Amino acid sequence: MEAIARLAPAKVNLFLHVGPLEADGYHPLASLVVFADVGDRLTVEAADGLSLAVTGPFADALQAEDDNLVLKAVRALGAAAGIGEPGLRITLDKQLPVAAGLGGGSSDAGAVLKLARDALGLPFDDAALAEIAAALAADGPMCLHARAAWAEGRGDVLTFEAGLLALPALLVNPGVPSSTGAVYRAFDAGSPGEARRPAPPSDWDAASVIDWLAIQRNDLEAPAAALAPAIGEALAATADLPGARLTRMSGSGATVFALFDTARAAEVAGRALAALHPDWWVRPTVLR
Ligand SMILES: C[C@@](CO)(OP(=O)(O)O)[C@H](O)COP(=O)(O)OP(=O)(O)OC[C@H]1O[C@@H](n2ccc(N)nc2=O)[C@H](O)[C@@H]1O
Ligand SMILES: Nc1ncnc2c1ncn2[C@@H]1O[C@H](COP(=O)(O)OP(=O)(O)O)[C@@H](O)[C@H]1O
Repeated sequence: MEAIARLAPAKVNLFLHVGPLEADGYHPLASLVVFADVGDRLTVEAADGLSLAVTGPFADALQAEDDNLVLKAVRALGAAAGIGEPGLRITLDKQLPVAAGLGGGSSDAGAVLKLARDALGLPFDDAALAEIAAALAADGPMCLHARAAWAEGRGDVLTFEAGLLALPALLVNPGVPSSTGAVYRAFDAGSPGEARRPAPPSDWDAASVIDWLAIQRNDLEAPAAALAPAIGEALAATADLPGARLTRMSGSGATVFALFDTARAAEVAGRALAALHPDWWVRPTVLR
């Protein structure tokens, strides 16, 4: 069998409204999630045993191989299919920063579940794979589907959104990891509001979406920035870029994004920011 490959795209929360901690240890949330055209790259081919090789600029940021969500996902698929540990040689080209609010680990898991299904010829549709992904992380199902969606519940109750048009954007990570658990605990120390899904924008053209997003928020932005001041620096530097129409943190950080009117404006701004902050991860992209 030939090796097969997939992009594991970065996830961005255009807004993130978080409610108070519930008895199950999770927070209810309301979010509109979209996906970038940048991400990790997963490659899979049939082999005698199961193996994972990690390459790329952020390979060193990942700890023990056995903790990798890629292996956890493939083992869970093998168990669900009743075939034991699948024989697959997997390569993860880690292009996304780790613990960055981009859902990288869950997106890797989603991509490898689809690749392993196809390589092994297993009769699982995406909904069945999403159930496996849900057991790995709250954002597992959204990253498995990797399509624009309203997310509610713990982030696992999805309503796909077909109206959204492509949004030119810049992704900026200031090089500090942000622990999701620690950010939610810092959020708990404040006074939580409500995780309410807002009425959608009057129109899905970029200008209406940006105006509507300006009155939404990411409730994890302040607690995350209190833990990692570099997030505030990234927000300020990105908001200062010519053409940046809206700047916000994604997920539990530390990555922030800015929306632009055109892909060209995002690219020009990205070059300017990379020159000012050569140690930051800066990527122009299109969110959809
Ligand atoms: C903040 C978000 C927004 O999309 O994205 P990321 O920053 O991770 O990309 C998600 O809620 C992150 O979900 P995910 O990263 O899957 O979380 P998990 O691994 O399942 O949980 C890590 C920890 O985060 C907390 N957690 C997670 C989800 C949620 N709705 N409420 C929570 O309180 C719990 O303390 C949990 O133990
Ligand atoms: N393939 C993977 N890619 C990224 N992180 C992974 C992976 N496997 C396990 N992890 C662990 O998952 C945690 C969350 O990482 P990540 O998914 O990048 O961030 P976030 O949840 O902020 O979007 C990290 O602590 C990391 O060690």
